[in-house]
Amino acid sequence: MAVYTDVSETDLARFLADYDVGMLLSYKGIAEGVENSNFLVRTETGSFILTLYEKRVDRDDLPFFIGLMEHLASRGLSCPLPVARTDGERLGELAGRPAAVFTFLEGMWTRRPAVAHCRAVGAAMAGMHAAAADFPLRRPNALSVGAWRPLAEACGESADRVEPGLAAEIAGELAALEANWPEDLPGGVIHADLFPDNVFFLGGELSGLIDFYFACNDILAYDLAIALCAWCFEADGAFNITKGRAMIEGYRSVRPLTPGEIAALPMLARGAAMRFLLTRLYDWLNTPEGSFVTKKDPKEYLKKLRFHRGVTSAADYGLSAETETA
Ligand SMILES: Nc1ncnc2c1ncn2[C@@H]1O[C@H](COP(=O)(O)OP(=O)(O)O)[C@@H](O)[C@H]1O
Ligand SMILES: N[C@@H](CCOP(=O)(O)O)C(=O)O
Repeated sequence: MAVYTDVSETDLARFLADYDVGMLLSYKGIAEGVENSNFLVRTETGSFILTLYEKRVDRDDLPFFIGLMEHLASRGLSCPLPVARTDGERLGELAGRPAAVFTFLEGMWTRRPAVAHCRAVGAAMAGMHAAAADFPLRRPNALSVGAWRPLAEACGESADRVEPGLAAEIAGELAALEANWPEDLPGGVIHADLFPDNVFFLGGELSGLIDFYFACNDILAYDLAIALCAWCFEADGAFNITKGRAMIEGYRSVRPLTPGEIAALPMLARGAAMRFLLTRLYDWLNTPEGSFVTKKDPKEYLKKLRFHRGVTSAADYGLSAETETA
């Protein structure tokens, strides 16, 4: 679930009076999501998403996230568009939280990604990278390689409660990642959480991207590595090379990968698996039992990490030899 903060009808109607959206007709909390409280709001003029930003989102980052969505939408990328208040502001305050209203994006996320979905996501991601190229704000990635050791230390030996030997395995992996993390690869604004639940499809076509609340400046190919992790493994833990190939081809149909990016893909994918292993592990160990949030399984990413550790070249993700050198 993700409704951490209750909103009364009176407060919401008063909040919406600052927007040119007509009278409030109905609203309900949205169960999905992890970070913020989201509500589906219907007014006389249509449907909107109301987001209340919760504790884990730094208020200072909100202009970056909201500005980015506005920038991407202005470049033709399909994503929620922040609705301006009548005074021109995009951010307000509701129930003691920073709050914003977004256009409603039609479509649904796919629970069973197929090859065609992976290709479409690759292309949409590269389109996002291109569209964000002239976005003027910057936000360093707070969850990049430098953040992993403190997260691992915060989990400590308790990691072994999830799997015996995990703390030592993480320590070894961290040392390898810190020593080999690529530098000087093309950078830009990345989504950084382009999982299936953040991509909508409608009638088989990709209808838009949501949830830009991890977006940041980092290595562009790291975004692709994250998506390879999130989309291209099967339920039994096996990597589906056909999906990997489709995603990479989709990406390259919009933005070519440099030889350096291709060579670095296995290390970037190890890092991506480590990043989600650590955040899931931290949440697993620190979210109180009985809390409303559904904890995500860290072991899923441990298995993915082990797979990537065994990868020697991007050919294992589906890049054929001739395209690798092209
Ligand atoms: N603009 C939008 N249009 C339609 N549905 C949306 C929109 N934004 C969010 N949602 C719905 O709210 C859910 C949670 O949104 P998300 O941004 O992923 O939350 P969180 O930041 O808490 O993870 C999504 O899975 C989707 O169902
Ligand atoms: N995608 C992350 C968790 C972040 O959840 P979201 O609802 O904000 O996309 C994971 O799977 O660990």
